[in-house]
Amino acid sequence: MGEAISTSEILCATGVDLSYGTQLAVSGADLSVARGEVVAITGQSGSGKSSLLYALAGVLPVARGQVRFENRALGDLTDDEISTLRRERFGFVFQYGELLPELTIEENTALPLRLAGRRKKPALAAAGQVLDRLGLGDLRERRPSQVSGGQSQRVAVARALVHRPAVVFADEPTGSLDSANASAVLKEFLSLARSQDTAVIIVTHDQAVAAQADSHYTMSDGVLTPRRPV
Ligand SMILES: Nc1ncnc2c1ncn2[C@@H]1O[C@H](COP(=O)(O)OP(=O)(O)OP(=O)(O)O)[C@@H](O)[C@H]1O
Repeated sequence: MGEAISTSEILCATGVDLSYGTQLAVSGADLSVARGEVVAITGQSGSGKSSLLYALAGVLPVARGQVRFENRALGDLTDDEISTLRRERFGFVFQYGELLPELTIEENTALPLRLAGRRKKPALAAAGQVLDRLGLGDLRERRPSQVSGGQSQRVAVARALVHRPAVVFADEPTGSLDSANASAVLKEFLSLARSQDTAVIIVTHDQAVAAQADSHYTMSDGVLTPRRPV
């Protein structure tokens, strides 16, 4: 018998509209993401990519349509349930890492585990393991101001994945790096995510980033179109 191909859907958007006041930023977006799938969304500046990401992550409410995570509509969850979901099942990476300057690299990385209630020692131990995996073990005790831009982004990746989330939302995760560094960080990011079956939704301007994804969508004037569905 052939090996079954997993089609397990983890996140799904149907007919999603998102607006700021009267301005429609996302219009009728349909998207289905499988467990462990890497999805890239490209498109010009202002086309609505970040807005879609915020809608998918439950950060902004949708005006129409629905986002479902593990088959539960985000719109049916209470604020507390959404916060818990974002903290425990989702991870986030932004363009500039957004590390907390007063915490060490190890403490920054352990943050999602601490916020989920894990005690300090095991949380730091788990953070250390992920940092080691990304070749950052020696930087544990440093502060964000004492590491390079590429190292900072790797730490942001470590922090986004340390609690083994179901989905990581990444908004231009390598946008602040030169192309060699961007491609190295992206490779490490996706390899770690794939090894723990975490789905990744990456918003990017960079076609080289999109080329590494399992599926690719483009956004234009708020409209999402599949380029290379799975
Ligand atoms: N907080 C906001 N209030 C009002 N309008 C907004 C807000 N955020 C974004 N917009 C508008 O919504 C549209 C989509 O913006 P969005 O940031 O989602 O695009 P983007 O594709 O992510 O752009 P970029 O690649 O430049 O980050 C744009 O016209 C933008 O001006």
